[in-house]
Amino acid sequence: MGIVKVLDHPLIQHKLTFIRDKNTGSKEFRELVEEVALLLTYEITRDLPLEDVEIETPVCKAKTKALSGKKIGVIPILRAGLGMVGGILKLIPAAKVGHIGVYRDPETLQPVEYYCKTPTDIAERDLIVVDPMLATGGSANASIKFLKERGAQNIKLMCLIAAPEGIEAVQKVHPDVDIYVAAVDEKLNEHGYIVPGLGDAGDRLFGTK
Ligand SMILES: O=P(O)(O)OC[C@H]1O[C@H](OP(=O)(O)OP(=O)(O)O)[C@H](O)[C@@H]1O
Ligand SMILES: O=c1cc[nH]c(=O)[nH]1
Ligand SMILES: [Mg+2]
Repeated sequence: MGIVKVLDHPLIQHKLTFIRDKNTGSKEFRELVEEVALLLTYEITRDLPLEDVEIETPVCKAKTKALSGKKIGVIPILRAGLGMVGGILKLIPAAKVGHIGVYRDPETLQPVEYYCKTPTDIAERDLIVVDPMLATGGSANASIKFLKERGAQNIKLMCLIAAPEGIEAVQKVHPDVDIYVAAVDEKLNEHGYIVPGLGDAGDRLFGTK
């Protein structure tokens, strides 16, 4: 079974409070989502392999460490996942980005897939699927299935807020996927929204309704 890690660093919790606040406007919301994504990335990359390198400082030669070139792919689930990409790329600028378009039908809550463009070598990459919200888990499960059908071997899921139902759903269908979240909330409401959550992440990021 994949691990579930709640990354509740004080900075993350503080920023999440403002993200949740309905009085936070789109500009600040976008900035905060990007910042929290960056902080989550710091944790999710903790196991990246290093190699020994030799460099010369202004003082002397030194044996030190550098990333060993593990290939990474970042896969935002459109639209809301886009809000997290900038923060991740600040820390991992060499990552390739693939896009999966999935929206949740508001009536049935079932995922509807409409777009997919991923790097051709996803089988060789460590993939980080990103979406601020893990509600029923339908969108994440469909996206991960998509990636596996295209050869993906190693997938982590990174979200801001998850409902217990969403975590359970992903663990059931994709037990090999580790899940990283900033918070696990109480429940889903009758419309499938996370309670207390933050509302509709895509609408708040992009100013739609
Ligand atoms: O776990 P689920 O029940 O599938 O719900 C979560 C999904 O819902 C939201 O996307 P939405 O359908 O609002 O699309 P959008 O990002 O285009 O607004 C969110 O960004 C997730 O992708
Ligand atoms: O609370 C929720 C649930 C699904 N999608 C969102 O944007 N928010
Ligand atoms: Mg939305």
